[in-house]
Amino acid sequence: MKTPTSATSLLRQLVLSPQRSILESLIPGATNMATFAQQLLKGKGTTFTYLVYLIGILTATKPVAINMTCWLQKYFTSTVHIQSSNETYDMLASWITSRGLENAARSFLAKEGPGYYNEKISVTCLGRSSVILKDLLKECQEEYLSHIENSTTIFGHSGAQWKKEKAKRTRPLSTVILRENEKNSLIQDMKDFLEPQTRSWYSEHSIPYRRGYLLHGPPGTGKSSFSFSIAGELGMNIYVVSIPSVDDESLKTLFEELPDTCVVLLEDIDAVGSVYCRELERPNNDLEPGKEKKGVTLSGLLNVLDGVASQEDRVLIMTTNHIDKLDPALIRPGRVDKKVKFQLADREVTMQIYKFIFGQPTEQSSKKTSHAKDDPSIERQAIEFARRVPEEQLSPAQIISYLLQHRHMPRAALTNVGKWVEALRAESDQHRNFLE
Ligand SMILES: Nc1ncnc2c1ncn2[C@@H]1O[C@H](COP(=O)(O)OP(=O)(O)OP(=O)(O)O)[C@@H](O)[C@H]1O
Repeated sequence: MKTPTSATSLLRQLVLSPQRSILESLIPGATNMATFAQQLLKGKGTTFTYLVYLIGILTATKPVAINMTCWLQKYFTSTVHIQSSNETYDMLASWITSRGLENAARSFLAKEGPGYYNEKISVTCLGRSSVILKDLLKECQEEYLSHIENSTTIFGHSGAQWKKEKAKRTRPLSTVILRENEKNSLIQDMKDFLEPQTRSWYSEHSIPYRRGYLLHGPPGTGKSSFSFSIAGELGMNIYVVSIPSVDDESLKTLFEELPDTCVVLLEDIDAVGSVYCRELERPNNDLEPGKEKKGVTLSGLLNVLDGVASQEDRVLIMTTNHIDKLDPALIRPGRVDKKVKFQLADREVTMQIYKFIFGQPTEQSSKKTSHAKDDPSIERQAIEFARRVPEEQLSPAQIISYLLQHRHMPRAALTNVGKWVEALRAESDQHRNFLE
């Protein structure tokens, strides 16, 4: 191999010069790299040694490349880091997923803290100016807000930590089928409470501005569905706690972390005190060694409802299937201001459900979704169907589930209704016999 004299002499100077330590401190591995290059250019060695030299050069240049990247990043790019706790995170994540870019990201998830994931997104762009990043975040925000305009964000929890479950398209209240006057009076009560004048009135009279609702009734009558829907209608996020899944401590923490304005849904409040009471019934009132007392106690729940964490501006909805099991202290006025019974389907509700399933919705998101009001045949079938379903014995959930099996065949739904009712009766007789 012919040796380019000027290049080798330059490399020799680099390797031997007294400034090599300065060079090395600037670019780690630079002298090694120069030695390898010098040998290579002199043409000393076999293919194997060239290969070794090459690997050596690559290894030696790795720190240089890393240093260069850091240096370029520091002086020629701008970066924004967004933690998942920041509202902008959702906006950016939604922008990224809507463009299918999530798999293109080099790193996305960082695990921090014990036991839970705290995600972070970092976006880097070329150039020292942050204008591009600001424009990007603005675009994400606009896009996100337009998406969630008609949606309700539902928060569940994992232990004592709120977790955003999903942003669901707001379910129109018209699709939760209840006795009309009871439904309207409940909606009106909630809306009146949230009027600015009501708030001022409470403040002038120094009365804590909060209102509690108890929705009670058999399973599958629409208590939860109504709560989600009304939250959407009121433009508020909903925070859901299933009482059997928490204890005093986690309930307290969850309440402390609620935002100022929201709907709080406490489901199955008849479970309050159940574990506690069972523990009290144990002989000598002792607990198994190492076993902690779990569950929400009555005093734990009352403290949360009345305490500092029960800030104002909040609509509290509690649900139960067993109002008779509730302690009167829990549902006294001030804690529960309005009780509404969700009932099994009467004839009118059954008819509405039939029309809801088989009619054509004319307005998707409006308050007045009308279901085939003008279709006389569906109207007639609905009357006939409701006549064949026993009144106040079945829940809306049961009726909807049956009709959904026939959703493409309204006639079949009508023809088979008798058999279905008989089967349900037989099932419930069997269940009763089993219990006796
Ligand atoms: N009144 C109703 N109008 C429309 N859909 C209903 C109604 N009641 C129940 N459903 C449907 O039945 C299912 C169960 O309803 P939901 O969970 O709201 O009942 P629930 O009364 O809260 O029951 P639970 O007491 O068991 O929690 C949902 O899919 C819901 O859409």
